[in-house]
Amino acid sequence: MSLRTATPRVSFRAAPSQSHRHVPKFPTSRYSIFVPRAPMADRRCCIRAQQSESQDGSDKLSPVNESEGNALKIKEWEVRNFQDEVAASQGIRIRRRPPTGPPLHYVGPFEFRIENEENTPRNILEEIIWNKDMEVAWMKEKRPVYMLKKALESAPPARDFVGALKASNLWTGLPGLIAEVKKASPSRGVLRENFDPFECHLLQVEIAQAYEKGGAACLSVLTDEKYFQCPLLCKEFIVDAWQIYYARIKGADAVLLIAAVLPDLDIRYMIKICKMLGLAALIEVHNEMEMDRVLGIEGVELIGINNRDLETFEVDISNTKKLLEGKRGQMILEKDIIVVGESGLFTPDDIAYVQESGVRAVLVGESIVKKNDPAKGITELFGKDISLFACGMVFGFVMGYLVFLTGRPTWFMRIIEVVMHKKWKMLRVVKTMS
Ligand SMILES: O=C(O)c1ccccc1NCC(=O)[C@H](O)[C@H](O)COP(=O)(O)O
Repeated sequence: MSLRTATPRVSFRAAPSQSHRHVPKFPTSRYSIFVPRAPMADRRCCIRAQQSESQDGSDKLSPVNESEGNALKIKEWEVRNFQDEVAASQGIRIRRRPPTGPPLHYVGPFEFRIENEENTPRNILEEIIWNKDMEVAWMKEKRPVYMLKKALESAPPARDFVGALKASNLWTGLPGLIAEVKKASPSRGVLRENFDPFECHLLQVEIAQAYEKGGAACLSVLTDEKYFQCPLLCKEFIVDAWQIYYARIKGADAVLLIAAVLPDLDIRYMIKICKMLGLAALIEVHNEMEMDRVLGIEGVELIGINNRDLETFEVDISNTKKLLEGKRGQMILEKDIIVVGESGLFTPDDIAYVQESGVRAVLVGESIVKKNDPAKGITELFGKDISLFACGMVFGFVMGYLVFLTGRPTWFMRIIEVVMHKKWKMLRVVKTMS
């Protein structure tokens, strides 16, 4: 593999001890991100396990002697450099791992671009991704993908995430709501007090039930092991396909893929895995370049426009409008992609603004999770009651009034039958497509 050195060249400096080079030197997260610190022995093992994963998905750990081990580390390091270059060429600024020096005993005839880059994350998203990389390596080793594939057999079928958003949009005439359950966020700190780790599940269930009652079409949960009625988005920082299998066996119906983190090839590959597992993939973009990349990928059904810049935390809801104007908006219509407006939505005016820009769903956290009564929070956010109960009441009232006016109840029964039949058929088509 050829190494193109785009950044300043420095000559190779013998790297210090192994343990220094593999443990990223960045502060432990300040933002309650779970960071299991895998012991070094585990990390070394992990390299072998990944390299020797066989076609049938079972990991066979073969004995690796010292020189084979070094050769593997060199290959891994070269591949990582190459991946970084591909990502950079797609405008991705987030580095998936801290830059490391070449492995010990490296004797290649190259010059290197390393060692002059600081090994500290440049922003919060990068910090989260570096943590995630270690966390996943550690979890993957504890529970390799072949175990997850086995567990899939007993997982309940995935619910139709996209269908639920479409149905809610159709039913209420407003963007379908993905209501987010979260205790805190890096930019806003603690949002919900009393989210005690021991009581956490209970409170999450309570909030989720209130969201459902308030008319949410889907739920978004950071990392949860509980099952709810609404289709569930696993809001995670996905850096490895392993996490998609894991999300499915934990009951997720959709996963988030962030274009600022994942190069096109990863997104393509992960969408395929999602389809195979019956999951919806919400692909998140923040700027024009990311939107253009994602629009060039086959099979994208759901695009989330994040109004929050995850590197700076700046929130600007006009970002949604900007990315849906002109050719991009046209293409989205032609491809029948559902756009989700994400972050910074607090009032009925905000909802109307993003809806007029072209979104058919919204993802909302802070403004509803902070409320004592989250169901009421949803009504305040939309400026009206969007719960199924309220919509059903309006529908029933209109039908009753028409029956009263015409005196022909059977006509209306027939209309309801046809409508229900059509809707059921539409949901089935959506399900088959996904
Ligand atoms: O919200 C953050 O501070 C954050 C920081 C780093 C990565 C992701 C982050 N948030 C994820 C989200 O996109 C929001 O949770 C989601 O869109 C809901 O936003 P909001 O309604 O503003 O709570």
